[in-house]
Amino acid sequence: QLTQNFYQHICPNVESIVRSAVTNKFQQTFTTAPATLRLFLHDCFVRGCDASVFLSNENAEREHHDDLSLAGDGFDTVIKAKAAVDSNPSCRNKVSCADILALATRDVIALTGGPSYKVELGRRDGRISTKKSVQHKLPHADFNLDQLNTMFASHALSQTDMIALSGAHTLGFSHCDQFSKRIHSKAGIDRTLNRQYALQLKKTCPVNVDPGTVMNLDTTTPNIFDNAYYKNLQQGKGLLTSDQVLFIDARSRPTVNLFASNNNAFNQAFVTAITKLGRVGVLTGLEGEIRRDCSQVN
Ligand code: HEM
Ligand SMILES: [Ca+2]
Ligand SMILES: [Ca+2]
Repeated sequence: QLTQNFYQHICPNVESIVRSAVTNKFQQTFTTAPATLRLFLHDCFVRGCDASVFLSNENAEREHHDDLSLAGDGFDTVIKAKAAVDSNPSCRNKVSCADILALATRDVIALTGGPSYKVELGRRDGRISTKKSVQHKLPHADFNLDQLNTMFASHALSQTDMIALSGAHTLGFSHCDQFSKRIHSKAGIDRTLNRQYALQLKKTCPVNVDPGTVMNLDTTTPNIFDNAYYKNLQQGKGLLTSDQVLFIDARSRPTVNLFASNNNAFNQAFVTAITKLGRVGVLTGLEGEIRRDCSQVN
Protein backbone atom coordinates (compact mmCIF):
# COMPACT_ATOMS: atom_id res chain seq x y z
CA GLN A 1 0.00 0.00 0.00
CA LEU A 2 1.46 3.33 -1.12
CA THR A 3 0.92 6.60 0.77
CA GLN A 4 1.31 10.26 -0.16
CA ASN A 5 3.41 11.14 2.88
CA PHE A 6 5.66 8.10 2.91
CA TYR A 7 8.89 10.11 3.25
CA GLN A 8 7.50 12.69 5.70
CA HIS A 9 9.88 11.65 8.48
CA ILE A 10 12.56 9.99 6.34
CA CYS A 11 13.30 12.71 3.78
CA PRO A 12 10.79 15.53 4.22
CA ASN A 13 12.13 17.58 1.32
CA VAL A 14 12.19 14.82 -1.27
CA GLU A 15 9.49 16.42 -3.42
CA SER A 16 11.18 19.81 -3.69
CA ILE A 17 14.61 18.23 -4.22
CA VAL A 18 13.31 16.12 -7.12
CA ARG A 19 11.33 19.02 -8.53
CA SER A 20 14.30 21.33 -8.72
CA ALA A 21 16.55 18.68 -10.28
CA VAL A 22 13.88 17.87 -12.89
CA THR A 23 13.21 21.55 -13.60
CA ASN A 24 16.90 22.14 -14.10
CA LYS A 25 17.18 19.26 -16.57
CA PHE A 26 13.97 20.32 -18.36
CA GLN A 27 15.37 23.80 -18.88
CA GLN A 28 18.36 22.28 -20.63
CA THR A 29 16.36 19.98 -22.89
CA PHE A 30 12.65 19.67 -23.59
CA THR A 31 12.90 15.93 -24.35
CA THR A 32 13.23 15.46 -20.60
CA ALA A 33 9.43 15.64 -20.41
CA PRO A 34 8.25 13.08 -23.00
CA ALA A 35 11.21 10.81 -22.27
CA THR A 36 10.45 10.64 -18.54
CA LEU A 37 6.72 10.15 -19.05
CA ARG A 38 7.26 7.27 -21.47
CA LEU A 39 9.84 5.71 -19.17
CA PHE A 40 7.24 5.52 -16.40
CA LEU A 41 4.93 3.48 -18.66
CA HIS A 42 7.73 1.18 -19.75
CA ASP A 43 8.80 0.59 -16.16
CA CYS A 44 5.31 0.01 -14.75
CA PHE A 45 4.12 -2.36 -17.50
CA VAL A 46 7.13 -4.67 -17.05
CA ARG A 47 7.38 -6.20 -13.54
CA GLY A 48 5.46 -3.26 -12.08
CA CYS A 49 6.70 0.21 -11.09
CA ASP A 50 9.96 -1.10 -9.60
CA ALA A 51 12.64 0.74 -11.63
CA SER A 52 13.53 -2.55 -13.36
CA VAL A 53 13.91 -0.56 -16.58
CA PHE A 54 16.96 1.22 -15.11
CA LEU A 55 19.08 -1.86 -14.46
CA SER A 56 21.89 -2.20 -16.97
CA ASN A 57 23.56 -5.35 -18.24
CA GLU A 58 23.73 -7.28 -21.53
CA ASN A 59 20.47 -9.07 -20.77
CA ALA A 60 18.47 -6.28 -19.10
CA GLU A 61 15.06 -4.87 -20.16
CA ARG A 62 16.67 -1.95 -21.90
CA GLU A 63 18.16 -4.29 -24.50
CA HIS A 64 14.72 -5.39 -25.72
CA HIS A 65 13.64 -3.91 -29.04
CA ASP A 66 10.60 -2.20 -27.46
CA ASP A 67 12.85 -0.29 -25.05
CA LEU A 68 15.61 0.69 -27.47
CA SER A 69 13.81 3.88 -28.53
CA LEU A 70 13.49 5.12 -24.94
CA ALA A 71 15.24 8.48 -25.01
CA GLY A 72 18.32 8.74 -22.80
CA ASP A 73 17.04 11.96 -21.26
CA GLY A 74 14.44 10.05 -19.23
CA PHE A 75 17.09 7.88 -17.57
CA ASP A 76 19.31 10.90 -17.10
CA THR A 77 16.51 12.83 -15.37
CA VAL A 78 16.08 10.14 -12.72
CA ILE A 79 19.82 9.69 -12.25
CA LYS A 80 20.23 13.44 -11.71
CA ALA A 81 17.27 13.62 -9.33
CA LYS A 82 18.60 10.62 -7.40
CA ALA A 83 22.01 12.33 -7.06
CA ALA A 84 20.29 15.46 -5.77
CA VAL A 85 18.28 13.44 -3.22
CA ASP A 86 21.39 11.53 -2.10
CA SER A 87 23.38 14.71 -1.65
CA ASN A 88 21.10 15.46 1.30
CA PRO A 89 22.56 13.47 4.25
CA SER A 90 19.22 12.57 5.81
CA CYS A 91 17.87 11.31 2.47
CA ARG A 92 20.89 9.36 1.28
CA ASN A 93 19.92 5.88 0.06
CA LYS A 94 16.45 6.21 1.56
CA VAL A 95 14.36 7.05 -1.52
CA SER A 96 13.76 4.38 -4.16
CA CYS A 97 14.52 4.91 -7.85
CA ALA A 98 10.94 3.80 -8.55
CA ASP A 99 9.55 6.63 -6.39
CA ILE A 100 11.93 9.17 -7.91
CA LEU A 101 10.63 8.20 -11.36
CA ALA A 102 7.02 8.60 -10.18
CA LEU A 103 7.82 12.08 -8.79
CA ALA A 104 9.80 13.12 -11.87
CA THR A 105 6.89 12.02 -14.07
CA ARG A 106 4.50 14.22 -12.10
CA ASP A 107 6.93 17.12 -12.37
CA VAL A 108 7.42 16.94 -16.15
CA ILE A 109 3.64 16.86 -16.65
CA ALA A 110 3.29 20.06 -14.60
CA LEU A 111 6.27 21.68 -16.35
CA THR A 112 4.64 21.19 -19.76
CA GLY A 113 1.30 22.67 -18.70
CA GLY A 114 -0.48 19.56 -17.51
CA PRO A 115 -2.33 18.96 -14.24
CA SER A 116 -0.56 18.87 -10.87
CA TYR A 117 -1.34 15.99 -8.56
CA LYS A 118 -0.20 14.27 -5.38
CA VAL A 119 2.00 11.23 -5.92
CA GLU A 120 1.62 8.06 -3.86
CA LEU A 121 4.99 6.83 -2.59
CA GLY A 122 6.62 3.87 -0.85
CA ARG A 123 7.67 1.77 -3.86
CA ARG A 124 10.78 -0.38 -3.50
CA ASP A 125 13.21 -1.18 -6.28
CA GLY A 126 13.24 -4.60 -7.92
CA ARG A 127 16.29 -6.77 -8.30
CA ILE A 128 15.40 -8.37 -11.63
CA SER A 129 15.48 -7.00 -15.15
CA THR A 130 15.54 -9.29 -18.17
CA LYS A 131 15.12 -8.72 -21.85
CA LYS A 132 12.72 -11.65 -21.99
CA SER A 133 10.32 -10.13 -19.44
CA VAL A 134 9.55 -7.25 -21.82
CA GLN A 135 8.16 -9.53 -24.54
CA HIS A 136 4.39 -8.99 -25.06
CA LYS A 137 4.25 -6.58 -22.12
CA LEU A 138 4.26 -3.22 -23.93
CA PRO A 139 1.59 -1.89 -26.31
CA HIS A 140 2.47 -1.72 -29.99
CA ALA A 141 1.69 1.02 -32.48
CA ASP A 142 -0.45 -1.32 -34.61
CA PHE A 143 -2.69 -2.53 -31.76
CA ASN A 144 -6.46 -2.43 -32.20
CA LEU A 145 -8.86 -1.43 -29.42
CA ASP A 146 -9.31 -4.98 -28.11
CA GLN A 147 -5.56 -5.50 -27.87
CA LEU A 148 -5.11 -2.16 -26.09
CA ASN A 149 -7.97 -2.88 -23.69
CA THR A 150 -6.71 -6.39 -22.91
CA MET A 151 -3.21 -5.21 -22.13
CA PHE A 152 -4.33 -2.29 -19.95
CA ALA A 153 -7.00 -4.40 -18.23
CA SER A 154 -4.27 -6.84 -17.20
CA HIS A 155 -3.00 -3.99 -14.99
CA ALA A 156 -6.47 -3.08 -13.69
CA LEU A 157 -6.69 -0.09 -16.03
CA SER A 158 -10.08 0.55 -17.66
CA GLN A 159 -10.72 1.60 -21.24
CA THR A 160 -11.21 5.16 -19.99
CA ASP A 161 -7.86 4.99 -18.18
CA MET A 162 -6.25 3.68 -21.37
CA ILE A 163 -7.70 6.50 -23.48
CA ALA A 164 -6.64 9.12 -20.91
CA LEU A 165 -3.12 7.68 -20.65
CA SER A 166 -2.81 7.63 -24.44
CA GLY A 167 -3.15 11.39 -24.07
CA ALA A 168 0.53 11.26 -23.06
CA HIS A 169 1.05 11.38 -26.82
CA THR A 170 0.22 15.06 -26.51
CA LEU A 171 4.03 15.35 -26.08
CA GLY A 172 7.00 13.89 -27.87
CA PHE A 173 7.65 12.09 -31.10
CA SER A 174 7.77 8.79 -32.92
CA HIS A 175 10.27 7.35 -35.39
CA CYS A 176 8.98 6.81 -38.94
CA ASP A 177 9.15 2.99 -38.75
CA GLN A 178 6.33 2.99 -36.18
CA PHE A 179 3.78 4.26 -38.70
CA SER A 180 5.38 3.68 -42.11
CA LYS A 181 2.92 0.88 -42.97
CA ARG A 182 0.12 3.45 -42.80
CA ILE A 183 1.62 5.48 -45.64
CA HIS A 184 3.70 3.00 -47.66
CA SER A 185 1.68 -0.14 -48.23
CA LYS A 186 0.55 -1.74 -51.47
CA ALA A 187 -3.04 -1.17 -50.45
CA GLY A 188 -2.37 2.58 -50.44
CA ILE A 189 -2.57 5.16 -47.69
CA ASP A 190 -4.46 4.19 -44.52
CA ARG A 191 -8.03 5.41 -45.11
CA THR A 192 -8.38 6.61 -41.53
CA LEU A 193 -5.61 9.18 -42.07
CA ASN A 194 -6.45 12.77 -42.95
CA ARG A 195 -5.32 13.19 -46.59
CA GLN A 196 -3.23 16.29 -46.10
CA TYR A 197 -1.67 14.91 -42.94
CA ALA A 198 -0.83 11.67 -44.76
CA LEU A 199 0.99 13.65 -47.46
CA GLN A 200 2.93 15.47 -44.76
CA LEU A 201 3.93 12.13 -43.23
CA LYS A 202 5.06 10.80 -46.61
CA LYS A 203 7.18 13.86 -47.13
CA THR A 204 8.93 13.58 -43.77
CA CYS A 205 9.15 9.78 -43.89
CA PRO A 206 9.77 8.70 -47.49
CA VAL A 207 10.68 5.08 -48.29
CA ASN A 208 14.24 4.37 -47.04
CA VAL A 209 14.19 7.40 -44.77
CA ASP A 210 17.03 7.83 -42.27
CA PRO A 211 15.90 5.62 -39.34
CA GLY A 212 16.54 8.50 -36.95
CA THR A 213 13.81 10.65 -38.51
CA VAL A 214 10.87 11.49 -36.25
CA MET A 215 7.40 13.07 -36.36
CA ASN A 216 5.63 14.73 -33.45
CA LEU A 217 2.88 12.57 -31.95
CA ASP A 218 0.74 15.70 -31.47
CA THR A 219 0.90 17.70 -34.68
CA THR A 220 -0.71 20.78 -33.07
CA THR A 221 0.98 21.39 -29.70
CA PRO A 222 3.87 18.89 -29.38
CA ASN A 223 5.41 20.79 -26.47
CA ILE A 224 2.29 21.40 -24.39
CA PHE A 225 0.47 18.88 -22.22
CA ASP A 226 -3.11 19.52 -23.37
CA ASN A 227 -6.08 17.83 -25.06
CA ALA A 228 -5.04 18.76 -28.62
CA TYR A 229 -4.15 15.07 -29.10
CA TYR A 230 -7.87 14.17 -28.99
CA LYS A 231 -8.86 17.03 -31.30
CA ASN A 232 -6.31 15.70 -33.78
CA LEU A 233 -7.86 12.23 -33.61
CA GLN A 234 -11.23 13.75 -34.57
CA GLN A 235 -9.56 15.06 -37.72
CA GLY A 236 -7.75 11.86 -38.69
CA LYS A 237 -4.45 13.20 -37.41
CA GLY A 238 -3.50 10.45 -34.99
CA LEU A 239 0.07 9.42 -35.82
CA LEU A 240 -0.03 5.78 -34.73
CA THR A 241 -2.72 3.23 -35.62
CA SER A 242 -3.21 2.78 -31.86
CA ASP A 243 -3.94 6.51 -31.54
CA GLN A 244 -6.37 6.78 -34.44
CA VAL A 245 -8.25 3.61 -33.48
CA LEU A 246 -9.48 5.36 -30.33
CA PHE A 247 -11.61 7.62 -32.53
CA ILE A 248 -12.36 5.06 -35.26
CA ASP A 249 -13.78 2.43 -32.92
CA ALA A 250 -17.31 3.37 -31.87
CA ARG A 251 -16.72 1.97 -28.38
CA SER A 252 -13.98 4.48 -27.52
CA ARG A 253 -15.05 7.45 -29.67
CA PRO A 254 -17.41 9.03 -27.09
CA THR A 255 -14.53 9.28 -24.60
CA VAL A 256 -12.25 10.82 -27.24
CA ASN A 257 -14.96 13.35 -28.01
CA LEU A 258 -15.38 14.16 -24.32
CA PHE A 259 -11.64 14.71 -23.79
CA ALA A 260 -11.43 16.75 -27.02
CA SER A 261 -14.17 19.09 -25.89
CA ASN A 262 -13.32 19.28 -22.20
CA ASN A 263 -9.69 19.72 -21.14
CA ASN A 264 -10.72 19.55 -17.52
CA ALA A 265 -12.35 16.15 -17.98
CA PHE A 266 -9.15 14.96 -19.68
CA ASN A 267 -6.92 16.28 -16.91
CA GLN A 268 -9.04 14.64 -14.21
CA ALA A 269 -9.16 11.32 -16.03
CA PHE A 270 -5.43 11.48 -16.67
CA VAL A 271 -4.61 12.06 -12.99
CA THR A 272 -6.85 9.16 -11.96
CA ALA A 273 -5.29 6.90 -14.57
CA ILE A 274 -1.64 7.76 -13.95
CA THR A 275 -2.19 7.29 -10.20
CA LYS A 276 -3.53 3.80 -10.96
CA LEU A 277 -0.60 3.20 -13.33
CA GLY A 278 1.76 4.08 -10.47
CA ARG A 279 0.28 1.27 -8.35
CA VAL A 280 0.88 -1.47 -10.90
CA GLY A 281 2.80 -4.40 -9.42
CA VAL A 282 4.57 -2.30 -6.80
CA LEU A 283 6.97 -3.77 -4.25
CA THR A 284 6.44 -2.39 -0.73
CA GLY A 285 7.50 -2.95 2.86
CA LEU A 286 10.54 -5.20 2.95
CA GLU A 287 10.20 -6.39 -0.63
CA GLY A 288 12.97 -5.45 -3.05
CA GLU A 289 15.48 -2.81 -1.94
CA ILE A 290 16.34 0.88 -2.04
CA ARG A 291 18.92 0.89 -4.79
CA ARG A 292 22.02 2.98 -4.18
CA ASP A 293 22.73 3.24 -7.90
CA CYS A 294 19.61 3.14 -10.08
CA SER A 295 21.41 1.20 -12.81
CA GLN A 296 22.76 -1.55 -10.52
CA VAL A 297 21.34 -3.82 -7.84
CA ASN A 298 22.89 -3.26 -4.41
C1 HEM B 1 -1.88 3.05 -25.71
C2 HEM B 1 -0.86 2.37 -26.19
C3 HEM B 1 0.45 2.99 -26.53
C4 HEM B 1 1.20 2.69 -27.62
C5 HEM B 1 0.87 1.66 -28.70
C6 HEM B 1 2.36 3.54 -27.59
C7 HEM B 1 3.38 3.51 -28.52
C8 HEM B 1 4.34 4.49 -28.65
C9 HEM B 1 5.29 4.55 -29.72
C10 HEM B 1 5.41 3.55 -30.87
C11 HEM B 1 6.03 5.68 -29.53
C12 HEM B 1 7.16 6.20 -30.42
C13 HEM B 1 8.49 5.59 -30.03
C14 HEM B 1 9.59 6.02 -30.95
O1 HEM B 1 9.52 5.73 -32.14
O2 HEM B 1 10.53 6.69 -30.49
C15 HEM B 1 5.56 6.30 -28.33
C16 HEM B 1 6.06 7.46 -27.79
C17 HEM B 1 5.65 7.99 -26.60
N1 HEM B 1 4.77 7.39 -25.70
FE1 HEM B 1 3.53 5.89 -26.12
N2 HEM B 1 2.31 4.32 -26.48
C18 HEM B 1 1.17 4.03 -25.80
C19 HEM B 1 0.77 4.57 -24.59
C20 HEM B 1 1.52 5.46 -23.89
C21 HEM B 1 1.29 5.80 -22.49
C22 HEM B 1 0.21 5.17 -21.61
C23 HEM B 1 2.22 6.73 -22.16
C24 HEM B 1 2.47 7.40 -20.84
C25 HEM B 1 1.57 7.53 -19.90
C26 HEM B 1 3.00 6.99 -23.35
C27 HEM B 1 3.98 7.94 -23.47
C28 HEM B 1 4.69 8.21 -24.61
C29 HEM B 1 5.48 9.39 -24.82
C30 HEM B 1 5.58 10.57 -23.88
C31 HEM B 1 6.10 9.25 -26.06
C32 HEM B 1 7.09 10.21 -26.72
C33 HEM B 1 8.49 9.81 -26.31
C34 HEM B 1 9.58 10.77 -26.76
O3 HEM B 1 9.31 11.75 -27.45
O4 HEM B 1 10.75 10.51 -26.38
N3 HEM B 1 2.57 6.18 -24.35
N4 HEM B 1 4.54 5.54 -27.79
CA1 LIG C 1 9.36 -2.36 -13.90
CA1 LIG D 1 0.02 18.76 -26.91
